[in-house]
Amino acid sequence: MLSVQNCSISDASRSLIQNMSFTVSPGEVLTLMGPSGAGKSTFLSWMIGALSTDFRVTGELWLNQKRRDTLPTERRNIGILFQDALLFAHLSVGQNLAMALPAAIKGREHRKQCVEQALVNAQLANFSRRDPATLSGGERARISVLRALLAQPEALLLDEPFSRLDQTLREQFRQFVWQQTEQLAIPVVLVTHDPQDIPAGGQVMTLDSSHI
Ligand SMILES: Nc1ncnc2c1ncn2[C@@H]1O[C@H](COP(=O)(O)OP(=O)(O)OP(=O)(O)O)[C@@H](O)[C@H]1O
Repeated sequence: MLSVQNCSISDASRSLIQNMSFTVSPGEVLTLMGPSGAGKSTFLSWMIGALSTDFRVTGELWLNQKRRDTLPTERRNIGILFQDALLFAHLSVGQNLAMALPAAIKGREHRKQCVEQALVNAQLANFSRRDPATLSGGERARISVLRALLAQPEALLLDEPFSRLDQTLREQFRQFVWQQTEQLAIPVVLVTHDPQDIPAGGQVMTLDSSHI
């Protein structure tokens, strides 16, 4: 369960987020909408602990009964995906994925097996040795989701991950992401401008834009 309680964010001159609270259950998606500049990405940055100290923040972030906003980024265990699916160009797809595995998964062979299994489950078997430069946009997007999930995050944040894909790929990719996050039963927060990205049955919140 992911819960934000009374979050307010402001910069030197104005208030961006005012007293926002919500709860997202495992496997559920909360979609955050609002005009450009409303503060959607700023809010996600706060959630992962990457917000510039120029902002003033109050509020609490809880995940699976543990408070996270007081922890450093690397201990929050929250995954994030951006618009651009960036993979390391000098590493194979398999190596890109293996990097994300938690250190607790020991042994080269065991780690390799975890990656192979994730690729098989995602219907991407045989992609392990591929050079990222040879992937299509849709394949790259799917690999980047797998990489985020192999890190075993307890929640996933998505900052407009679908927006660079064409309409057909976009629909397939959405289905892929919801299938993966439902399977792992993790709460998801999605930022998007496109109402078509909202999954059936999910919550929707729209940011107040009075400061823009
Ligand atoms: N590092 C920063 N320092 C100061 N101001 C910032 C910083 N990052 C963003 N802002 C400002 O905060 C406001 C909110 O930006 P943010 O990127 O969160 O909006 P958004 O809702 O995600 O917009 P978009 O839909 O265009 O991505 C904007 O006015 C932006 O200029």
